[in-house]
Amino acid sequence: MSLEAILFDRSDLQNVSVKVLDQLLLPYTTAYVPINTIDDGYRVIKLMQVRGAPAIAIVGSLSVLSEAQLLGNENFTQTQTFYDTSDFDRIRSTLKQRLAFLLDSRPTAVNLSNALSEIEKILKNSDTLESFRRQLYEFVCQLIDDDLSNNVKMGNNGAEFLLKQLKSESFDQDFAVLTICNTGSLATSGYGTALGVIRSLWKDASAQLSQEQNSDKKRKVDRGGAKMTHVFPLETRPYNQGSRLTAYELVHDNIPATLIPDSSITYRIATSDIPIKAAFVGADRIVRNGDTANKIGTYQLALICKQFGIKFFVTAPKTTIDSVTETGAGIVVEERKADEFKHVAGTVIDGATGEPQLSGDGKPMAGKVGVAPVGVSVWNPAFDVTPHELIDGIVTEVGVYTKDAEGNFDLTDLFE
Ligand SMILES: CSC[C@H]1O[C@H](OP(=O)(O)O)[C@H](O)[C@@H]1O
Repeated sequence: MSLEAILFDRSDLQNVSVKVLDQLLLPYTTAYVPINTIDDGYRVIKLMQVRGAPAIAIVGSLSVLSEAQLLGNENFTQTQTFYDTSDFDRIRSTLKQRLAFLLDSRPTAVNLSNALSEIEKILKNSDTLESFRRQLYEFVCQLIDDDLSNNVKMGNNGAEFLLKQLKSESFDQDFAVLTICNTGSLATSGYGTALGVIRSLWKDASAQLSQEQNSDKKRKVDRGGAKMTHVFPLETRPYNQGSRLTAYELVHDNIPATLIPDSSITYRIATSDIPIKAAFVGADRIVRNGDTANKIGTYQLALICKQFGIKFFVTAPKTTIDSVTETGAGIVVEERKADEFKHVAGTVIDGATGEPQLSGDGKPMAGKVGVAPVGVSVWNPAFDVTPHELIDGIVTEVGVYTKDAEGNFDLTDLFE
């Protein structure tokens, strides 16, 4: 099992290497895909072999670095026809076009757009290919390192905020949380956003559990506070990020979880033996008023949480903030191909053993099954937009933002 979505060998600035985990093959097959050009970056992002707003930005940026490295390679420059390598101005002009091409791979997640805007500034301020490559290398290393450190800060901020709120309500029992899609290590440079909060909550619960177990049985155990002891991840049709990716991460981390169908949320909350006290979701784009684009199904999860009085938190780093767009009405929501909905992609399972069927090379066999008539039309938006009115808090690496008495978020200090 590998939770490393991106393998970036940065040991030699002049010879970096990039590979991404092919998430279409998870959870049964671990296979990495090399990234040598912007075309490679575009392809793996478009096909969703790599996905998740922060990971998309990182892989997109790494694909630019890899292509710039190729431009410094005589064998490549002599055989390719795309670039006029006679001078850096001509390279710069073509690279600008290539950045615009890459941006189009997944238009809703703002992280890629924010990262490519920074790369365009570096390109503009570089006089030579070598200086561009060095500055780009430093930018991408910082992007990756900041993402990881910010995810841990965000996770701890979200966990601390919820536990403090529950304590203020004198709630000190075990509880469960809901989450949708995949917002963990497979969507970022590690630890995750919403799943990072879940990791931090579980770390707190584990510490309390071991304290209770190791305490002197005779002494009255000072019962700790509330503990998150269960997670309900939604399967997240039609791409199944929840069942294929989030469940995979939770099993990997030994965090107690029960995977549930998207359509069962209301009934799960209504019948759960363990109180469900919060939902933590990720984001692909948070606009100025707090309206948030996230995986399709998030909006209805927020509505259901409101109905049951369950706290609903969006969790995202500053790199997911769109400081230009005023409201959710301005967000372009990507629609995916109909076949991604009418076919279910996965690993072929032997009905008798429940194990993956192996192909000739001994690897689990990938396959697709059709679940809708060829002739039916479908609507397959990749995201929806949750109004800020349904969001109780926005968890970031800076802190947790809540609404004022008028019900408005003030996210000004998140606008770069
Ligand atoms: C921290 S990932 C943010 C966001 O990205 C996912 O979308 P996709 O799997 O289509 O790239 C999902 O909306 C996550 O919440």
